[in-house]
Amino acid sequence: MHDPNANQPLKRFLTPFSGKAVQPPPVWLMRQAGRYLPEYRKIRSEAGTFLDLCYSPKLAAEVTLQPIRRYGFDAAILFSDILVVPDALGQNVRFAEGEGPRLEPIKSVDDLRRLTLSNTHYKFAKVCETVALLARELPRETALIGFCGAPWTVATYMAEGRGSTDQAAARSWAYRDRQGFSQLIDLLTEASIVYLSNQVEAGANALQIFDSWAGSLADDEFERWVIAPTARIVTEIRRRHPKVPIIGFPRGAAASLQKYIDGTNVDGVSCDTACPLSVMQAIAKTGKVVQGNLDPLLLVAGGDALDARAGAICEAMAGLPFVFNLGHGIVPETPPENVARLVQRVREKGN
Ligand SMILES: Cc1c2[nH]c(c1CCC(=O)O)Cc1[nH]c(c(CCC(=O)O)c1C)Cc1[nH]c(c(CCC(=O)O)c1C)Cc1[nH]c(c(C)c1CCC(=O)O)C2
Repeated sequence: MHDPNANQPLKRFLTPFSGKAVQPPPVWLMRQAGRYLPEYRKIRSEAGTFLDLCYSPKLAAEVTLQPIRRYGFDAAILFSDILVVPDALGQNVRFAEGEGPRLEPIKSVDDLRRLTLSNTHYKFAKVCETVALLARELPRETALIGFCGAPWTVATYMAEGRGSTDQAAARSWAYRDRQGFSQLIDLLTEASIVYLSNQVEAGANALQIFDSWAGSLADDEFERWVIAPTARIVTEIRRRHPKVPIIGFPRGAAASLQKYIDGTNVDGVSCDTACPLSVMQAIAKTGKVVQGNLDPLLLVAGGDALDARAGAICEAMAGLPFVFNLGHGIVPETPPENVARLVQRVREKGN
């Protein structure tokens, strides 16, 4: 007999990607696994270094599942990091306790010789073991999101050797030596295609490309280093895996968002906190999925202000293809009970 629901995806997170709104909207939060959770801190303290945790499939799967058990999010995001790619390529990467990432900087084409795509196999395979474990262990209704950093954002950490406020090392290299910097971007683009394809083959249902520093570029540079490599990744992944939705997160680039969507052909975008709701509505009305933009610091503050803004976002996006999320990652100071309150609010208000 004909089943009218036969084509309905079982995972609510995936429904907006077929152009349909879901009420209440699916919800997950960037950095939903992390230091704000005591059960994460426990495993983190037993795992060795942060990268050891990323390459330990059982532990990485466990910390991915922790926020799903607590809050029943509609999607889980693979526990890993965008800096796994430079690490796997052969750059020296470490996470200094309380200070963030430290890398041996790559400053010129000469330094690029230290990196090769053939190095990546073993470490990418470890991450994909985590994906495969999760595909087995997650509830059937929970989607699994794989991810990578966009080439531009990853290159900023590789060139600077650490996080920075202005991405000066990468921006300067790109002006000084376009050819050489292109080689770095091309290498990252190729590595990201392999890495994301492997994640889909291991069981990821959707992908997100994090371009956290997209907002620091002049518009011609934005086209060259953000749009062009992302477009190539999207084209290649879609050729291999046409059904897997790809979300882009060009943080800080609200003014160029439509250009980003047109140029990359992503299925959806994640919007940061500064992106106006009117811009999010306009994009969602074109049928692209929009995700975001609640301020992570409002999730720290909690209370009525949190309820009011979460409600306003849900109202503005009602009837449109929308996924509830933050404008950036959860910060470690976040009280876990505020996350529970938010999820409850979205599920009531969005109904
Ligand atoms: C720029 C960036 C990085 N990593 C990531 C980005 C893009 C998103 C963004 O803009 O935040 C992405 C990321 N990092 C992590 C995830 C896992 C999945 C999830 O979101 O739950 C994801 C998707 C875990 C992590 N990645 C990191 C932690 C904390 C480290 C720890 O537990 O010791 C976690 C849980 C470390 C990390 N990793 C990175 C930095 C700058 C830091 C240090 C800052 C910090 O400590 O919060 C690079």
